[in-house]
Order: sequence, then structure tokens, then C-alpha cells
Amino acid sequence: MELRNKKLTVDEYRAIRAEIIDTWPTGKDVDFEEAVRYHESIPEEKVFSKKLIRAKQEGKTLIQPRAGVALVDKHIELLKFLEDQGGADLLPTTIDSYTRQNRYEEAERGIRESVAQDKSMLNGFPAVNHGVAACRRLIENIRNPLQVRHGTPDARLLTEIALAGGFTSYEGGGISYNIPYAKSVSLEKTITDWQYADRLVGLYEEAGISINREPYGPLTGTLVPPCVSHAVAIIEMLLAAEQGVKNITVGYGQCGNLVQDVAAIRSLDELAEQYIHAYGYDDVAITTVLHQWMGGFPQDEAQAFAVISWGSAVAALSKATKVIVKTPHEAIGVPTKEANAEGLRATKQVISMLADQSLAITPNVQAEIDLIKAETKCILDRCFELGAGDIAVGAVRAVEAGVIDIPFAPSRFNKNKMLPARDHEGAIRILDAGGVPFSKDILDFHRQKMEQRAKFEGRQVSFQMVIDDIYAISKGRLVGRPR
Ligand SMILES: CCC[C@H]1O[C@@H](n2cnc3c(N)ncnc32)[C@H](O)[C@@H]1O
Repeated sequence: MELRNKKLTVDEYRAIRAEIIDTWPTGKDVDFEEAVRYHESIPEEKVFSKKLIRAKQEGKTLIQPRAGVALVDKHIELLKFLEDQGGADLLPTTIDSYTRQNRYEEAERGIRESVAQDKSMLNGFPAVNHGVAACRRLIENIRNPLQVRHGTPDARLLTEIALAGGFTSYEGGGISYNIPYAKSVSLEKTITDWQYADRLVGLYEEAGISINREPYGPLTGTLVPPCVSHAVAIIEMLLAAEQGVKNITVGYGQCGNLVQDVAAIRSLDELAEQYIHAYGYDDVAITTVLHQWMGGFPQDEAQAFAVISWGSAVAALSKATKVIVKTPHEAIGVPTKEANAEGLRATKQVISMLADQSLAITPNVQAEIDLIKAETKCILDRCFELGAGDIAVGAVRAVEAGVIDIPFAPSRFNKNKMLPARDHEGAIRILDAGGVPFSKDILDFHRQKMEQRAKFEGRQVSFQMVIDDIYAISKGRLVGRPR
């Protein structure tokens, strides 16, 4: 089928469903009408979309961890621990890497080994292998709404099973779960496959069941300029809205400079509202999520808590609707449930202390908001041009042309020409724009910011700054100074 940003007809959806639903035996348990009735039985306090809308109305920032283990009972135990001992407002189910690659045979082996070893031998919850009834056991044993978090280029079967299983929120997108996650998967294919996932959410919406969708904001989580992640978030939001999605959380990965990060969340909220209405989707509820620092973390747990707390402060001050929480085990790997709960409690403490404060939009914050919006517009305008008005086609061509260029992405389709680095105050600036079509005055601004840092550090603007910045936070600072 020729790629186009057009709502799938029910027949087109059904034809694809027939191709994928039996790629693992658990697909046969999915019955859409029965699943709608199941969702109707889920109490309101466990519906993700409703809790997000209420939080935004009340100006609250909700806290949510990442978490996933191989076996159902252990995963339930983990989720209950995180809501009871961690105070999580929203719960995740992080899916394991085999499932993300549609390697269900290996996930099955991982389940068997986890039983044999009595420990999780997978780095997440293999929802496809466990199936619909097992997913429903999760929902029935926790108090808070539950979201699937993963990194799956072809998530069609996972979406069918997870949504029938009672999950009320679903992360991912055709760009954000391809370019940062895969090496050789065609962008045209993943955008097409994610149109299917979004169309299924649209079918639930048409049946009266609201499912929240969350494009994956941080992308590679390594010095990603706000305009780059905003452009991808806006595109995936528009693609989802076209398929009938009505509740969308757009996201951003904290970069570290307070003014830039607050401006990033504020500009993301404004851009999302602007574009969702400009393209005629007037009944879509928009919320925002800040991901606490996604780059390298300090090994030392006290320093890790400082990074977690800084991300919590920025989430509260920027009035993000929710914050994705890190743990003091980030530098090590999959956290223990205790460490995960500690990250949540540290976050909750900061969010609570800042609950009734906000950062005044001072002239320097407003200037940063205006800059990010102008940069994002440069990228999106070109995407629409390249697609002759079709943003799905435009996105594919934009990546091919380096107009969308996600720094440090593994995908061989990503140009990897645009180079980011921090300026003297730690804000992410553009060292080399590559093929990203910024206007001259924007390029001049970034060059001037980088020269200012170079002058302060007594060295030339160079790629070494990029390398120094990648390691800086794990070494205890924000800007990668030369000594
Ligand atoms: C965007 C994904 C990277 C982040 O996702 C965390 N992550 C991955 N898998 C699990 C898991 N099974 N349980 C708790 N956190 C998990 C990593 O630590 C990192 O922060």
C-alpha cells in the first residue's frame, strides 16, 4: 500500500489484522467486542487518559516509573510495590527486548528460564507470550492506570494483545521507535505499522473507550535538541490523530539547562495545541511528559539522586503533566524494586515541595520558547513541503534528506550529520546543522553561543566538545569542560 497520512478504513485495518493476529498463538484470544466490554468494566481511577486530563486541569505533575519483569506474579508484585512503596501515580509495563523484536520464541525460552532460575531472565514483561488474560490480571491487581512502554518497530500484535488485555495507554511511534531503536528497519514500514496501532486505538475510541497514546519523546536521549524531538512528537501526534486517537501525551527528554528545559515543555505544549487544531483535530486532549535525564548517569547513588531530583524540579516548574522517573541504579541496569521506589519517592518529594510554585516566564525563558518554536517550524515546514502536504511521506523524505536528523541514532537511514553540543550555560545548541534547514539568524545564534563557550574554555569549537558533553553528567557536571 502506498504510504499516505490517511485514516485506514475498517476493511484495510481488518486485512492487516488477518496477516498479523496469528503470528503468535495468544493472538487468537483477542476479541475486539469482548475487549470493549472489558474496558467498560475498568473503574475510572484506572483509566490513563482520564487521570492525565484531570492532572492537567489541576496543574499537577504525576510521577511514573519504568518497570518490567518476566513472570506475571512477580510483575504484579513489582507494580504493587511501586504504587505502595514508591507512590507512583501511573504505572508502566516495560516490555522485554525479545518481544520488541517480535522474537517470541526467545521470549518463551526466557519465561521458562525465569521459572527455573526463580529470577527475571528477561529485561521486561513479555506481554505477547503471556497473552490477554495475564495482562488483565495485572490491571485487576493494581490501583493505578497502566501503560505499555517498549521500543517496538512492529508493534501490531503487541497492540492488539495489550489493549485487549486492559492497558489504557500505549507508548511509541513509527519514527520514535525506529530511528533510535533499530538499525535497518524501513521508516516507511514502521510508519505504516504504527498507523495500524493508532487505527486500533481509533476503533476503541469509536466504541467509547479512550486509550492514551504517547509518542516516545527523548529519542536517543543523547543531547537531542528540543526542536528535533518536538518535530518528531508533533508528526507522530498528527499521524495518530488522523487514525482517530483522541488522547495524546507529547514528550521531551530533560537536557539539563533549566531555562531551556522549562521552555522546551512550554513550547511543546503550545506547538502541539497549535498543530492539532491547524490540521483540524479539534477533539484531541493534549498532555505533556518530561523524561528525567536520559543520558549517562553517575554510578554513585547520591549523585544519581541529585540528577533525579533535578529532573523532578524541572518537571514541576515546567508544569509537565507527568514525569518519567529514573532510579539510582540507572548506571548499572534494570533496577531492583527498592531502587525503583526510591527514585519515585525522591521525585515525589521534590514535586510536592514545588507543587504550588512555578517559574515565571521571564524574558530569557520566553526568548528560548520563541527560539524552539521557530526552529521546530523550520523543520516541520520542510517536512510538509517534502511530502507535498502529506506528513507521513514528508517524514520519510525528511529523514532521507537529513531534515529530521536524530543525533547518535543507530538507524542507517538517519543522516547523523547534525551535531549538538552544550553552550556555556549547558543549553543544547547546534554545532553543525547538517541538513536541518534552520534560518540564517537561528544558525548565527547557535554559532555565537558556541563561540562564547569556546572563548570561556580557551579552545576551538570542536567535536571534542560533543564528546566531553556526552560524558559530563556521569562525571558529575553538566557542561563537558576541558579540565
Ligand atoms: C527508554 C528506555 C531506557 C530506560 O528504561 C529503563 N528500563 C529498561 N528496562 C527496564 C525495566 N525492565 N525496568 C525498569 N527500568 C527499565 C532503563 O533503565 C532506562 O532508564
